[in-house]
Formats: sequence, structure tokens, C-alpha cells
Amino acid sequence: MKFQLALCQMKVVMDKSVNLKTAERMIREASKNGAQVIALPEMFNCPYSNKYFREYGEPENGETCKMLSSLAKELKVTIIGGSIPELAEDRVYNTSYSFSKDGEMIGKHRKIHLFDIDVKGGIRFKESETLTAGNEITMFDTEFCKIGVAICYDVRFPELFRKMTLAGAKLIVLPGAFNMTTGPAHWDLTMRARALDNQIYFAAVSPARDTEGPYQAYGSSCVANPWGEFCGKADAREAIVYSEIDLEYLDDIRNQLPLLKHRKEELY
Ligand SMILES: O=C(O)CCC(=O)C(=O)O
Repeated sequence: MKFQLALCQMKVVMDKSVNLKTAERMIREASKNGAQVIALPEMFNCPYSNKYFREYGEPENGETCKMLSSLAKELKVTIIGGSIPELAEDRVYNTSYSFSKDGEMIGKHRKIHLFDIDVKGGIRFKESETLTAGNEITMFDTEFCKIGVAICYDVRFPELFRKMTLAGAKLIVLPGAFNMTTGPAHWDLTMRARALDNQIYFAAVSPARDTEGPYQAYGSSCVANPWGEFCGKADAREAIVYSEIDLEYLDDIRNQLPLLKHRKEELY
């Protein structure tokens, strides 16, 4: 079984309606080019800043969800809708909604690990000033395979992905927006490591870099294959990354190098 994955590395601007139009344009283009699973970046409708999350936030089934659901249904594609600020009661979550090709919501992931860091000479960010953490692992079935979804800083916690792998995920999609300090240092390495350790396809989708916006995303959306190599990669500019996800190849790699079978669970 093979299928086509597309990652829409879109430019995110201050105007929410422009962001929704860009997402729609890129999803339509990806679908026209044969993509069957299409993913968007973290916080694709909102500038990535604590200042804006509440203002741009929407309850579940707000206008962004409605747009993604109807596009999925119209184009008959699975959409992993990056993430957006979700308003629930008085809280704000960083939430990714996924839709089946019938337009049904099949996944909802609230970012589990909040990005609260202070790197000397680099970046300081404290998501917990505005956001609340989720507490569930997110996986769903599609006609192709089980897909897991996590968001950005979640990627740094390998146990999460091992768990998804053991539960049958073959593709993990990570909407993410690394920055210009940790991006060059860790992005490529971390995405390849998650793919290699678990012998899965691991796809990370970032916004394009906007040197005029309040946050400079690293870009570099990529797909790493079960051998740990990139099989799709963007630079910092707006682009769609296409990759073939080949589940027979995944099985071949696992047969040739049976890492998952060689685990000694009784020891660790
Ligand atoms: O882990 C990192 O270095 C970046 C994480 C991040 O930007 C985020 O979680 O939004």
C-alpha cells in the first residue's frame, strides 16, 4: 500500500482570513497534484505569539474546522489541520483537528508538552502563560494506515512516539514551528531520529519563514522515512512538500533490521 502525503508549508500572516485562504489554496493545489493526506502547520491561522492566541481562538467547530471539514469532503482527502488556538470554557489549547475524506472529525490533539524554555542568547518562550496542556495521545485509523498526531515541542519526548508505534501508527504527522535557535540545532536530527528509532514515516510541517512577522519559524518541513532518511524537504519558503508513503518499504525495513522485535522490555 502506497499513498501520497503533502505538507503545506504556508506563510502565516496577521490577517486570519488571509491565512484561511492560503490554507485552502494550498490544500486544493496539493489535492490536484494527487495528494491523499494533506497536512498544515502549527498555528496556521494565527501569528505564533502568546499575545494573539486568545484573540484568534475558536471553539471546536468554529470557522476553521468548518472550512477544513468541507474541503476534506469536497476533495475526498484526509486533512491533518495543523493546529489552531482552541477556546474551551475559559481556556486556550493548541489543538490539531483531523478530518476524514467524508469530512468527519477523526482526530483532535491538544498539544501535551507546552513550550516553556529559556535558551541563553537565543529564545525565551512561555506557552503556559496563555495555553493549557492537553493530556491525551492522538491516533486514528485511515484507509491507508494508523496515523498519530503530535504538536511541535511534543516531538522532544520520544516515549510518546514509541507508544504510538507500538499501538500501530505507521505515519506520524507533527505540525510544528521551531525557531531560529533550536531549529538549526535540532530540527533535522530530531525528526530523523523519531523516524529511525520507530521505523516509521515521520512528517513535520512548519509555517514558512516570515522575516517581517512576530515569530521567525525555521521552515524546513520534512518527511523522514523508516530508514531515517529524508524523502521530502522544504527550505524556508512557502512550498508544498510531496512524499510517497510506502508501507511495504516500512515492512521491509522492519524485516531487515528488526529493531522493534529486539527490544528487551523486561530490562527497561
Ligand atoms: O522544541 C523546540 O525547540 C521548539 C518548540 C516550539 O517551537 C513549539 O513547541 O512551539
